Amino acid sequence: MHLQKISLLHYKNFTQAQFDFDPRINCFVGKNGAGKTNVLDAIYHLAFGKSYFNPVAVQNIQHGEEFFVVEGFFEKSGRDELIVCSLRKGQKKILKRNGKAYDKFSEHIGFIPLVILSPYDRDLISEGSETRRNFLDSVISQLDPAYLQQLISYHRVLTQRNALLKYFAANRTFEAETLVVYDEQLDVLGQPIFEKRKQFVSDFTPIFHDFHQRIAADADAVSLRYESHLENNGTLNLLRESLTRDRALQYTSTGVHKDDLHFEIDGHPIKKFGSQGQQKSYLIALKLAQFEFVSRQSGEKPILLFDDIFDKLDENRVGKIVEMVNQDVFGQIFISDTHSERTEALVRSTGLPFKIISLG
Ligand SMILES: Nc1ncnc2c1ncn2[C@@H]1O[C@H](COP(=O)(O)OP(=O)(O)OP(=O)(O)O)[C@@H](O)[C@H]1O
Repeated sequence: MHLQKISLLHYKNFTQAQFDFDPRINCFVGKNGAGKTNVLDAIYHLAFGKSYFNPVAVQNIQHGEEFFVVEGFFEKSGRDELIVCSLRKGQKKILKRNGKAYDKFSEHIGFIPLVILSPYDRDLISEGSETRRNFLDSVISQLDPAYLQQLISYHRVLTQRNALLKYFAANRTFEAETLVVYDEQLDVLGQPIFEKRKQFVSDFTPIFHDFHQRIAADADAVSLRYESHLENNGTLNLLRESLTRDRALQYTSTGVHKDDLHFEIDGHPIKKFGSQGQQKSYLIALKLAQFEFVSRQSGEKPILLFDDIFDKLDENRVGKIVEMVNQDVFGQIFISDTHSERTEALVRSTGLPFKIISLG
C-alpha cells in the first residue's frame, strides 16, 4: 500500500497544490512555516479523517475560504483507491472512499494504516493520562473496528451518566434505578475495553523493548505499565463503591476512562527521571513499535510520517533509522525537515529511491 499523489484545495496555507510521491521515501524540505507539517497532516486526514495537530476542524480551512478538500490516490492490494476528506464551514466533515461517503468515519479507521512521529509526541510524556489513553486507543482501533465501536458507545453512556449526576445535583433529587441502567451498560462496555487494552500492552511490550534496544545507545530498563481500576474489580462494583463520591463530584470518577499507561525507566516515571535523550529514545521506540505492531497484525506496512525528523534524531539515532530502512523494516516514508542538504544526505545513504519536494 502506498500513497501515489495528493491534492490539496484551500487546506491551511495551500490554496491549490498537488504532489506526486515515490512509493518508498519522500521528503518535504523548506523553511519554517513553509507548510511541511501541513502536508503530513493532510496525509493524516486521509487515514483518520481528522488532524493530528489541530482538533478544531474548521481551522484547517485556509484563512478567508469556506472549505477544504484533500484527495489522496492510493495503491492498495493492487487496486487504486481514492480517499477524499472535505469540510465546508457550518457543515459536517465528509470522508469518501471511491466516491462513496462513509456513514461513520470509524468504518474507515485501519483501511489506511499510518503511524506518525512528531515533536508533539512529547505530549505523551508531559501531558495527562488522556493523551496516553488516546495512543492506546488509536493503535488498537486501527486493528480492531469492534473496539472502536465499544469505545464510542462507552463514552456515549458515560456522557449520559455524567449528565444525570449533574441533573440530580441541580434538582436535589436522586433515582438509583435510573442510574443503574447506565451502570449496567458501562459494565458491559467497559469490560472488553479493559481486556483488549491489557492484552494489547502485553503483546506490544516485547516489540517496544526490541525497538528500544535498537534505538537507544545505552540499554536502559524501560517499561510500559497499564493501570486500570478494573484490574481487581468489575465496573458495576466500582460504580457502586464510588456512588457517594460521584454524586458529590457530579461525574463518574471510576472506570476504563480513567486508565493510564505509565512510561517508566528503571521503574520510575520517565517524565520525572528520564533525560531528554532517554525520553526521545523512549518515544521513537514507542512509535516504531506501533509501526511494527500494526504491520504484523494488519499484514500491511503502515505509511510512516516523520515530522521534523531531526527534532528527534541525533547522528547516532539517524544511523539506527537508516539501518532499519536498509533492512526493509519500513514501507512508504514521508519526512519533513528544514535543511535540504542534510535530508538529501540522509536518504541518499539508504540507497533507495527517493523524492525531495521543496516547499516555500
Ligand atoms: N487555516 C490556515 N490558513 C492559512 N494558513 C495557515 C492555516 N493554518 C496554518 N497556516 C499556516 O501554515 C504555516 C505553518 O505550516 P507548517 O506547520 O506546515 O510549517 P512547517 O513547514 O512544518 O514549519 P516548521 O518547520 O516550523 O515546523 C504557517 O505559516 C501558518 O500561518
